[in-house]
Amino acid sequence: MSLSKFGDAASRLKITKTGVVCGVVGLSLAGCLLHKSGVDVKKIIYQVVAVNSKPITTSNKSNQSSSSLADTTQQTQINQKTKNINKRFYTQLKKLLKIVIPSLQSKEFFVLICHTLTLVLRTYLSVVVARLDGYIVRSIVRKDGGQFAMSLIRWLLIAVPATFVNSLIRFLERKVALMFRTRLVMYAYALYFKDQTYYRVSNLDSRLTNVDQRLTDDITSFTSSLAHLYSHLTKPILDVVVMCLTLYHTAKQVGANIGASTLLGGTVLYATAFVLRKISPKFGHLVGVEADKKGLLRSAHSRIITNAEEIAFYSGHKPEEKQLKGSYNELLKQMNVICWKKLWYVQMEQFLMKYLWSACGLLMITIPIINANEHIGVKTDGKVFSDESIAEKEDSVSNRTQLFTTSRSLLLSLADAFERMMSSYKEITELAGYTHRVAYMFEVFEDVNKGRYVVGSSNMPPSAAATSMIVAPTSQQALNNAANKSQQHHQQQQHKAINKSCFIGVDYNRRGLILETDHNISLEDVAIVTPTGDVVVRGLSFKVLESNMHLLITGPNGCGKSSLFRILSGLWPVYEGLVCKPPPRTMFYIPQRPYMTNGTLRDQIIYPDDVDDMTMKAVNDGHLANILNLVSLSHLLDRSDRWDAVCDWKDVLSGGEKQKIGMARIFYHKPQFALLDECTSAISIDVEGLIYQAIKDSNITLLTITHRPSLWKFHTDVLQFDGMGGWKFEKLDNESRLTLNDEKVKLERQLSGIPQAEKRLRELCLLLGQESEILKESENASELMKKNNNDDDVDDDEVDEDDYTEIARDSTLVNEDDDDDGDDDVDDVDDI
Ligand SMILES: Nc1ncnc2c1ncn2[C@@H]1O[C@H](COP(=O)(O)OP(=O)(O)OP(=O)(O)O)[C@@H](O)[C@H]1O
Repeated sequence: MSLSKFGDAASRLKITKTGVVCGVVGLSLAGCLLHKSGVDVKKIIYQVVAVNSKPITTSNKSNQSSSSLADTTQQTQINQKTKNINKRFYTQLKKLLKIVIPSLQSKEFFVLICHTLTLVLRTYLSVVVARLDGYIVRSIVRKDGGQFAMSLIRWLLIAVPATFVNSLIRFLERKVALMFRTRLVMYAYALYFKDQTYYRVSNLDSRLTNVDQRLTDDITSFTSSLAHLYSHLTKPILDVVVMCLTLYHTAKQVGANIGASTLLGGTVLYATAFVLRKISPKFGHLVGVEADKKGLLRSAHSRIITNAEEIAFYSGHKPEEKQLKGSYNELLKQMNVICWKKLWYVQMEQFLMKYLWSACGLLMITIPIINANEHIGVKTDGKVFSDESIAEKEDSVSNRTQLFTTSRSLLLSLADAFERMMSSYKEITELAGYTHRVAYMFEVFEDVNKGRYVVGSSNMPPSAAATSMIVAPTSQQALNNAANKSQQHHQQQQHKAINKSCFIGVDYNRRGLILETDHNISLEDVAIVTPTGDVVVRGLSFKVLESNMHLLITGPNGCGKSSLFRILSGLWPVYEGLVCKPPPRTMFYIPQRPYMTNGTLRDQIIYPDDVDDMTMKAVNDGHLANILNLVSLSHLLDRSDRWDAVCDWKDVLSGGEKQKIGMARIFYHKPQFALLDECTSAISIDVEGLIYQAIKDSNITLLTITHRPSLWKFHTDVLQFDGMGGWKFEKLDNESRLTLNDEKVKLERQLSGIPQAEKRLRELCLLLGQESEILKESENASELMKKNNNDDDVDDDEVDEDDYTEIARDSTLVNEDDDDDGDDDVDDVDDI
């Protein structure tokens, strides 16, 4: 249908410029009427946003049980923020719209314009069909077979473009949604993979849980909702304008008084809007919570898939099934709530919009017809003629019937348009829910990108989370030494200051310094601070030279060895001190848990490179075969498909084989520094030794975290953490260290039976009713130690209440670390 035809039709319908102005004025009046009657559109949107701007309840990974408390806190904060929340929705939507329609020249905008034109065309066709209705009925009443046949043919002819336009509207709506989605997804991925945001957002920041849900389902729901709402609002608005004008024109031509009809229509419209507003459930909030519960269910599923083997070994299907059912039931409960709320709401909506409006529509049509001049008619060209020009009075009945039918069709379309506009309220609330979820995700990504993290409850806003952080430094070295207590106290105060400023939104990266050097790694007074604010080690200083220096890093579990690597790799921020390191490409990190990517055997070795990178580096499959040989994995090439075999390598390879693949990556990438984090624990000691020697022969500097004494000989220096915040950096004298280790193991073996012997002695004393001098001595000694410790604590005037908490915590950690020491020692014995 061309635009000129549309213009013709408009002139036939007498839609003149004045008409359009009248229409706009009419609509404005209707808006005023709605406004005056209390249906404050702005307020509705504000309320919608208020409900939906609430950060969706997300249970913290480590804090799921406290979700109800968190909910309450969150709700309070939301209520407090409600006043300013209106702007937020607009800002968020504006920001997202700028992403999905980047410019007026973009293809998204072009498709949107096509979509709008199709909607205009559809409205025009509705008017044409309504008029045809009238002709058909008129010809039936007149018993005019010829006119009836002509009208029927025109009806069938109009059906072809009408159905195509209907289908095109749906097609374009989907197309718009898809294009918006693509834009948002690309934008989200770019942010997600910038500067390791994917790691930081889930490890250093606690605002977003189930990021996958937001990146997939929420973006899809937002874009579908936006595209749907656009067509659901544009078409009814067009319909209302055109139908109102047409009806107004017809009524005027027949000389009917339209005042009563307008008043009736306006009142019914107001009553409907008022009632629906009062009874409408908070759909935005409801869909937000539903999306969150879907996310939890999805993450429960993926956890089971990831850990299927471990769960199967433990026969852990019962608790897993219980958890899965729990997540599903939560989702079910939420969906049921929505279903029930919709049941009553939709019933009321249908009653008001279908039946009440139909009744009102009949009245509106009948009143002008009854009030009109006695004899009215419509010529075959569609023009209404007046009483004075009537030649054949017998036509009057058929004319009235035609007028009634046309008006009724138009009014039905008008009612339908109003119905859709009003039901869009529900869709706007839903859109607001998704807008918040998607925009909030981007906000967090951007924050994390700038190094701004929020830890603690995910339900708290940044500043609240910051001030509610529990500051618990774990440096315990000085606590064990009474002489250093005041110094310790001073240090703890410093830690508190560090931790507090770290989480009040300050870009803490700027407090520590990172410098890029050409060679060598050096740290000066660096603090290792966990994402939760615990200071694991302070004042760490050492230097690893590129040539002929290989550093062994050792210490009990949880002392900060891997964290040091996280800082060197740039995953954790440097909160204090100076870190000098060469560019990232010169350092290659192999983690404790081997990671296998999707793809071929070749892809596993060259990861994260792809085949193009490999070709550029002039590496071929022959080189890769040599590498496999170095790590004793040549047998993998004997299997079918050799290099191009694609399978799920994480399941196909054994634990040791996966670790060997990890080591093979070192030989492929040939970095300056290899950061190895206990990545050979499943490899036999002889092969492990060969691999380490080969790395050294390739002039790669080793930084190795290991508990195995068998690896000491490959290193020249040792960085030893004591698990209490202390550390020691010195030359590694392999011979004397091994001798000391042998002695330690021997003593451990000798002392391991003593606690049991003491226990048995006590039982014997009880049985015989005798005392033992040795037992007495050991009890006295332990009491004396206890007393000394208590005195030390009481004497220290400077220790305030906070410090008691810290001391208690620290002493717990001392005990734990002692245990850890024991465990490590046993590990060492096994390894030897
Ligand atoms: N993402 C995190 N959030 C909060 N605390 C963390 C995080 N990762 C590690 N920690 C804490 O930091 C401390 C040091 O952890 P790290 O992984 O460096 O230990 P490690 O010395 O490598 O131990 P292991 O020998 O067991 O691997 C531990 O107390 C640990 O609980």
